[in-house]
Amino acid sequence: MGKFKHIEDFFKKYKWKYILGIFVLLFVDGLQLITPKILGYVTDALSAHTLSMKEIFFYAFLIVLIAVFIAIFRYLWRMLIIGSSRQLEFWLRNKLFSHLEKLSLNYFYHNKTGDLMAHATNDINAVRMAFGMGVVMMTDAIFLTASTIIIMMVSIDIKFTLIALIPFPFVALIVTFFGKLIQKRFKRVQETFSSLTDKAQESFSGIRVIKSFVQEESEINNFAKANEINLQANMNLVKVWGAMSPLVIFLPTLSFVITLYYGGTLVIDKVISLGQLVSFISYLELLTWPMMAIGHVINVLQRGIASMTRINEILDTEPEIHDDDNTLDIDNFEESIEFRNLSFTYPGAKVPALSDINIKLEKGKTLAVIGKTGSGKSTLANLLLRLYNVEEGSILLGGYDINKIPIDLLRRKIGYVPQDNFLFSCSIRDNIAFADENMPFEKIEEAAKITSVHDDIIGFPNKFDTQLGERGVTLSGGQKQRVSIARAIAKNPGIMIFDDCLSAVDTKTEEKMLSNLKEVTKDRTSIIIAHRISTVKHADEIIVLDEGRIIERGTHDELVALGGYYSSIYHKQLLEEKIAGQE
Ligand SMILES: Nc1ncnc2c1ncn2[C@@H]1O[C@H](COP(=O)(O)OP(=O)(O)OP(=O)(O)O)[C@@H](O)[C@H]1O
Repeated sequence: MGKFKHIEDFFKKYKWKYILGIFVLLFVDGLQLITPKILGYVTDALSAHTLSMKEIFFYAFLIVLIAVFIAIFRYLWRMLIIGSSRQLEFWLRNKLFSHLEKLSLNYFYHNKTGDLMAHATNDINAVRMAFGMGVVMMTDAIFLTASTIIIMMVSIDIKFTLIALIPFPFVALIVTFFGKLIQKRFKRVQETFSSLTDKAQESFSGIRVIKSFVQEESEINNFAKANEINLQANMNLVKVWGAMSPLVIFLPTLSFVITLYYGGTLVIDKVISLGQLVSFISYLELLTWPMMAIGHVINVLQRGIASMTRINEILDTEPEIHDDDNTLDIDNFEESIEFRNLSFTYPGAKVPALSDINIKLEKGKTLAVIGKTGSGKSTLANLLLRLYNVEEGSILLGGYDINKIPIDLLRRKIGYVPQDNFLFSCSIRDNIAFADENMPFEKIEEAAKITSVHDDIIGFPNKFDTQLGERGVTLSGGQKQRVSIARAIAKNPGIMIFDDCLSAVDTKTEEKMLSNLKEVTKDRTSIIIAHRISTVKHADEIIVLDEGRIIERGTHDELVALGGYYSSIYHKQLLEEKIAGQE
């Protein structure tokens, strides 16, 4: 039962619903077995002319009554069994999502979003099917098949039953075989459809590039190709469905032919009565569904187990970064930062992203990091946020080893402005108040004023309630950066990390923001990662990174005087500014 360990808790809660559901289902199966008996009795009584009109009405009423009971109890088992399987789907989806949310960043670099979405849809659906219709089909396949055949043998004729049922096992075999094939082709349809939607989505998000490169025609052709592949996959599916359905209907017809021929002779020879023949035909009809169920149930259960195994793999993955026995029992630390002999190589990478980094940053001071792209600047931020574990050397915060600081405490104390300025598809207000949904509006407004985005927001018709994202307003790169900075500031953190977050604003806005930010960073320990000298020149210490190593360090004046890398980009940027000023 190891495969179901993650859903044990669910079954503890829902087992009585399942047990009751199966009882109701068995009751319905039992009721279904009565009607053929009545039909047989009525036929015999009619041929013997022993039935009064009143009795005919009574039996007709009885058949209707049984049908009504079957309908009511069918509704009941559907609610109990299929309803529980829907609850399982809901429960498992929540469990999977909350587990994924807790996994480390590295997990998401190594697993494609599309695959994770497939687990959340296809695999969960397959598990639901196994514990919904799978349970129903298994119960019917066993009970309805066995009880119907036994009744046919006992109350009609053993040999007749055995002969008439010869085509039936083939129904089960065909459904098993075609079911597997259908599953395979259905999967292919899903895959081709998902690449079709991916293609469309990419074309729409990349519409600027497509238009500027005049590539509409080629995009249309590519889409048509993907659409053609999807059509082929659908046609292949239609073919197997098309072959299976007539076969499944044809085989029971053979049984009816045998029944008519062999049963007819038995009636003529008076071995069985006409009524028994009528009952027999009704029982045969009843058997078609459980025979198909035998075929389906194997596939449904196999798929359910395979999907459960894939879901288990995710649920068994432990977050790489978590609090453990070494975690200190502290609820605060002083905002000083020290990188001590720190080296770091990303999992799976060959060259280190950082080597031998030594920096001491006192509380309230500002460190600026500058360097070529890929020199390791963002890696410093990733390690400070403990998105990766520090393994070589150490990072000390307030004197505590970062690996021993409770992760929640650490991240709560850091205001981080990421390089990509990711914003959520909700209102600007909710984006800025992301750290605390009960944040007072004054704080949200103040953060927007500090980052000079307040006037832009007020200019939108819905102001702070302006919706961002696909169906909302699209902010400019600079506006996005400023909202993202406001989000970090509104959190009121002790440490601030700005990862290249002023690159998309013009120098004038930058100047204004820097003077505002000076207020914000005055009492906070800050790390500013940037490419522009104008962003970093007021920092208490500036380091220049190259291939993960500190190659220059000092204040702006010291570094300009040094005449190295920093000084060369300073002069280059000065020249650029001059040229821009003359234009
Ligand atoms: N998740 C990762 N897995 C493996 N290697 C990575 C990962 N992230 C970054 N790297 C590599 O680590 C090195 C440092 O990257 P980092 O993002 O710190 O550079 P950066 O200085 O911030 O660059 P930029 O200015 O372009 O943002 C680069 O060689 C990069 O390719």
